[in-house]
Amino acid sequence: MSDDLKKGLEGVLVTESGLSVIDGDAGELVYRGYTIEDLANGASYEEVLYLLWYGHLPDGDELDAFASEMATEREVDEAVLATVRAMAEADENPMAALRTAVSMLSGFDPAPEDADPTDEDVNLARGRRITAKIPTIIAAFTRIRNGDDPVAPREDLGHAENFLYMLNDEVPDDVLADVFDQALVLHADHGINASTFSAMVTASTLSDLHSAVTAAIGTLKGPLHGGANQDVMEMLKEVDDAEQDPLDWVKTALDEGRRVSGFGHRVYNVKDPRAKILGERSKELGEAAGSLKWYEMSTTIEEYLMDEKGLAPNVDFYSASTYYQMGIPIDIYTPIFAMSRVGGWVAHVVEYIEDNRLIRPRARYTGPDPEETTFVPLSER
Ligand SMILES: CC(=O)SCCNC(=O)CCNC(=O)[C@H](O)C(C)(C)COP(=O)(O)OP(=O)(O)OC[C@H]1O[C@@H](n2cnc3c(N)ncnc32)[C@H](O)[C@@H]1OP(=O)(O)O
Ligand SMILES: O=C([O-])CC(=O)C(=O)O
Repeated sequence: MSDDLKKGLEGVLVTESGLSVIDGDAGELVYRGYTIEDLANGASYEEVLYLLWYGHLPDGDELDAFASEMATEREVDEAVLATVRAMAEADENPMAALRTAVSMLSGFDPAPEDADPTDEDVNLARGRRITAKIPTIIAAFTRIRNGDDPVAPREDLGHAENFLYMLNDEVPDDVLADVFDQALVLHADHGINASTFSAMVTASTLSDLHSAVTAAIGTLKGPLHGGANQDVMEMLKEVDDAEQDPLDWVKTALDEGRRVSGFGHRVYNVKDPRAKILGERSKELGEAAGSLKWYEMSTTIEEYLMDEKGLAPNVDFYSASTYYQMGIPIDIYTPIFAMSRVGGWVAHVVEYIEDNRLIRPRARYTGPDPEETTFVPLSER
């Protein structure tokens, strides 16, 4: 047994996976052999889900069958909707609300509660239902919070398009639907990131898929992981509201020992390829709206942090200004990340569980020596 300590499990191989691979020095990301650029430009989120879950890109018939099956599963049970309503009215944090609602979905899932947790068909069907319902939960929560009624899902719209429709009660134009679909493709999987690992740890105890996804949502919520996209936009807004030079904000943050959200990465040593693509979308949306304010503020910060600190942007940096310019409320950026990443969570659970081994690392003990520690009964303490 090695006594090497790898804090944060940095660089530790915990499994084999055929799902995605990252070249952190070259800034490359591949899902099942396909580059992220090819998938982002050529495949829909539904195609990418199919690729991750079934191992190959679907042909037309396979895609139609898969996408329409998923579209019929978008409605959520009235009881779940009532809980979403209660949480919206209590002004719950959107990620906490999503975590609670997804956990509750298990009570209404048609697969038997005692289904074999290693059964691939059961897990993929459950995963498909969870993935189909998450957008309905997020959109309903957001609308109820604003005093609006939820909008029922439509089966004739794609996954990305239907979400924007449910959010705004308006079918999005092709540009918005395409940008959003591309963002979902870009966020779908990313190796053994923290939330995926969390899902795997839960599944490795032979718990159920709803528990694994619920755990993963809780993990994605943190500001060092998915929560960073919201923080990025809050930073940009704070700078803009104060009519501040963005570099002053960044310098102060660094001087005070704070991290700049959207920068740095455990695996990438260069710019995240997803940030490159989302940066282009952010720029295009700015051009279409006649103002490059958010894009230029972002590139100014990017250049400074690269020159001064060698820090490059990650996916969360440019998704922020992209979503903002699409009119999406800032505090649902992380739920939107979950709405996409659920595909990766399900894929990794299904892959890992096929040859399951309980995940259970250990710690180097630094507590008191039992030789020097004498138990004293409560009455004598
Ligand atoms: C989808 C995603 O999850 S992408 C990541 C989203 N998270 C963020 O954007 C939050 C900001 N970034 C960070 O906190 C980190 O870069 C992480 C958590 C993503 C990666 O962390 P780690 O791999 O543990 O890197 P680590 O913390 O060792 O950082 C290495 C050095 O870079 C510095 N650094 C890393 N990121 C940043 C940052 N965003 N701002 C300022 N300094 C940073 C660290 O202070 C550290 O410097 P030091 O060696 O002088 O102490
Ligand atoms: O891989 C990571 O550690 C974080 C990340 O970029 C992601 O999950 O998309």
